[in-house]
Amino acid sequence: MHLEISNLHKEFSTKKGTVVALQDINMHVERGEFVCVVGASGSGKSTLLRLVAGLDFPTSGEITVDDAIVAGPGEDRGMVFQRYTLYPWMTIQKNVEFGLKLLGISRNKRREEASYYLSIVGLSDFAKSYPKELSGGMKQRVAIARALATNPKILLMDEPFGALDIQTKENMQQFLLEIWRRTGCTILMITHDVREAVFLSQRVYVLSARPGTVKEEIVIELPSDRDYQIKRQPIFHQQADRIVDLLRSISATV
Ligand SMILES: Nc1ncnc2c1ncn2[C@@H]1O[C@H](COP(=O)(O)OP(=O)(O)OP(=O)(O)O)[C@@H](O)[C@H]1O
Repeated sequence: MHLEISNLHKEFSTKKGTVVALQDINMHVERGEFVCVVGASGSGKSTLLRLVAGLDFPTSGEITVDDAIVAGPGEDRGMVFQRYTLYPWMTIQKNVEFGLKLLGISRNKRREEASYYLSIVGLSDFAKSYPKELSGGMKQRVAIARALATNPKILLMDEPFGALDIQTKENMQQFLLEIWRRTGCTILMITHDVREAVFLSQRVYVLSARPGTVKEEIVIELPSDRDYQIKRQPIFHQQADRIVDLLRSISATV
């Protein structure tokens, strides 16, 4: 898997004129990597992810997944949004099976795959429950299972833990890191939470705002088998502070 974003430019026409949301963005994500994009509000993070997902189109520039140009949504990219997007009228099992059904996968295979991914996210006992019976963190675990079940080349996550309380959020970060290690999946995630980005990823792209451009690409120098204890280590704080300082210096110049 190789995701390449080249010279990406995105403008929106509004009543007040043209808004340049993204300008000259160049990024890449390699197979098995966990990459985060951080930036202040309005730096174009959601726009960027929507473009990679194929939910919107660039004004100019190109996005490719394994050399194929992104021209719309596709099964090669799985999405997890901040807002819970489960179908309330379907059981958890059926929610996870849904994407597989769209792909024309047989009923038995669907059941098998959905059960496997529900076990991976620790929710086998809730297969017959409905979304309203689950907590916010559990719903996001189902959303992750649903996205993984279709075996995408890359998982695109838009502030997936943004609506959760701090404790649940920390648990979910640890959980996601374990899933990433266990499944070897590739993840591109956007967040405005610098500590979250440092904890989870191997590389971080820092975006500046108005227009959104890549200010810096930072390699996170933490062991890949890190767990939440690392958040207490000076090395963790050094890396997070570096990004916070960078964001501060960017916001001081706009
Ligand atoms: N559909 C749209 N029409 C017009 N302007 C838009 C549209 N979508 C985004 N924008 C503008 O593009 C810029 C980037 O927005 P975007 O939502 O991608 O930023 P963000 O970094 O995700 O922000 P936040 O962290 O607040 O969600 C903003 O100035 C926003 O107003």
